[in-house]
Order: sequence, then C-alpha cells, then structure tokens
Amino acid sequence: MGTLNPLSPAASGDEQMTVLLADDSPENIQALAACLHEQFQLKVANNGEQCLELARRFHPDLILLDIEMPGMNGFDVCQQLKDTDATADIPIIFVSGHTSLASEERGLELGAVDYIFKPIRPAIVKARVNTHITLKRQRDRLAQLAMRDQLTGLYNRHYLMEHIGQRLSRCHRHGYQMAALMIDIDHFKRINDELGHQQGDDVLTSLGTFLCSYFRTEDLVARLGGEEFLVVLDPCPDGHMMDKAQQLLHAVEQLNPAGTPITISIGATSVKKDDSLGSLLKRADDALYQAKQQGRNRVCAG
Ligand SMILES: Nc1nc2c(ncn2[C@@H]2O[C@H](COP(=O)(O)OP(=O)(O)OP(=O)(O)O)[C@@H](O)[C@H]2O)c(=O)[nH]1
Repeated sequence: MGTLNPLSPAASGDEQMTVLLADDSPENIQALAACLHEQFQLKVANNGEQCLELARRFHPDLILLDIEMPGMNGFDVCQQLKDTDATADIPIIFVSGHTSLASEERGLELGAVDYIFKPIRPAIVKARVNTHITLKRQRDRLAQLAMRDQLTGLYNRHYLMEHIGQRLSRCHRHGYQMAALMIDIDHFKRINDELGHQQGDDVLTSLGTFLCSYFRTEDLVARLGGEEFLVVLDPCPDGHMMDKAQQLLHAVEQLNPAGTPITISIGATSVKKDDSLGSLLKRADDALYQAKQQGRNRVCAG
C-alpha cells in the first residue's frame, strides 16, 4: 500500500492483512496477539513513538492503540497519525482501561473507528477487528477499481487527476524539475487487426509491466487510455529528459512485448511553473503528434 507504482495485487482479498499492536504492557500485547495471530500478520510497538515509526514504515491495515503509555499517550499518537498524509487513512481502534464515556468520545472524535474497553474479551476483539479489516479490504478494493486501469494494473487517468496536483506543488515548492513522457505504440491498430484483440491486450499489459520495472518507484507510470501511456519523471533535471526518452525508445525496440516487435513515439515535456494536468498533457500530446508526423519511433520535445 502507498507505493507509487502499482502492479501489486492490492486488495485482491487474498493477501494477509497487517495489524499493529501498540501497548506498553507485555501482558496486554500477549492477550491481543493470542486473539489475532492466526489471522493476521502482527507488528508490535511498546510505546507511542515506536507506534508512529512502525505505522510509517509498514503502513498496517489496522492499529490497536493503548491510551496510557509512558511518553506519548495514545490520543497524541492518534492525532499525529491522522495529521500525517501517509498514515491518515490507517484505521485505529483504541483499546483502553479508560472506560469513561468521555474518554471513548474523545478517541472517536480524534478519528478512531472504534473503542474497546480493557480488560479485553477475546470474542469482542476478534469481532470488531474483523469488521474493520473487512471494511478496509472493501475500501482498498474500491480505490483499486477507481484508480487503476483494469487491463494493465497501472494507474489510470482518474488517479492522475487526483494526485498530479500534489506532485506539481511539491516540485514547485522545493524548486526541482520534473518531466512527463507521453508514450504511444506505433501502428497499434495493425497488431489488433493482424494478430487479434487478445494479442493487442497482451502487448499493452506486457509494455505496462515493463514501464513499471524500467522506471524508478518515485516516478509515476499511468495508462491514459488505448495504446497511450504517461510517465512522470519525478524528479528529472531538464538536461536528462531527452536522454531518458531516447533510452526508453531503444529499450522498447528490443523488448518484443508478448512476442511482438513494436516501436513507440514519445512526446516529452518538462513541467513548468503553474502547470496543471491539462496544460502538461496538452504540451506532451502536441510533442507526441510531432513525433508521429515526423515518421514515428522517435522522441519530440514540447
Ligand atoms: N487490444 C486493445 N486495443 C485497444 C485498446 N484500446 C484501444 N485499442 C485499439 O488501439 C488502436 C489505436 O489505433 P490508432 O489510434 O489508429 O493508432 P495506431 O494504429 O497506433 O497508429 P499511430 O498511433 O498513428 O501510430 C485501435 O485499433 C483501438 O481499437 C485495448 O484496451 N486493447
């Protein structure tokens, strides 16, 4: 979860979900682990700081969080997790000896999805954890359907629209350069016509997998639709953009995706201040048009 390039079987429903247990008492950890270890992969934090660190590192599917801990208490941990983009979406269940309604109310107001009283009852812990894990699976699945292209597993145009803004503002704020490559398979229609639509699909899937492995995980690879892909090189100094695009062109010439020789045309553009997704795509698309006009299997800059 949370990685920039997809192709992981996210939310397929088969993978083991991870639950982070945060409690300073070894007895409490043991009691929770006894309820959950058969079903889930468990991570354990013995204090608030460690909980934050493990949440950032492993992005668990659920956190069971004690309130009274030495140092940072559970409320502060919850607040910090919710205030941080990378961890804000992790569901949290408080598990606490504070049985007052005021404490439960505070926990839920901070964004926890549930609150369990100590001493715990195993059946209650299992039932509530299962409910929230099921909801998490369903949420991940919906996000997968909305944000990924179903054929290739790559991010789709909708994902780009939702997420490119963050990348553009980060690049402007920190003053580094990014570039976009719009990639289109040459004469793709012939592959469909001569080898069949299924072979066309296999070529698209194979090229998508290749693009994901070829670029760094920080870069963003998406399928815009049809036989058109977009790669956002993040970061990419201006001087490197054309080299990278040329290298890709040659790599694809050698690739033979699904046993079919192909070439691609690329429209390359560097990101400008005040770019929107629309203006970026327009420049890349115009450059791609030039590459097609000039005979294909080439890169043009826009
Ligand atoms: N197999 C398959 N074909 C698709 C998919 N989406 C679009 N296509 C086909 O992609 C082809 C695109 O054809 P054109 O737009 O004429 O482009 P082209 O043949 O690649 O020609 P140039 O881009 O000018 O080099 C059409 O035949 C579409 O039906 C898909 O998901 N799977």
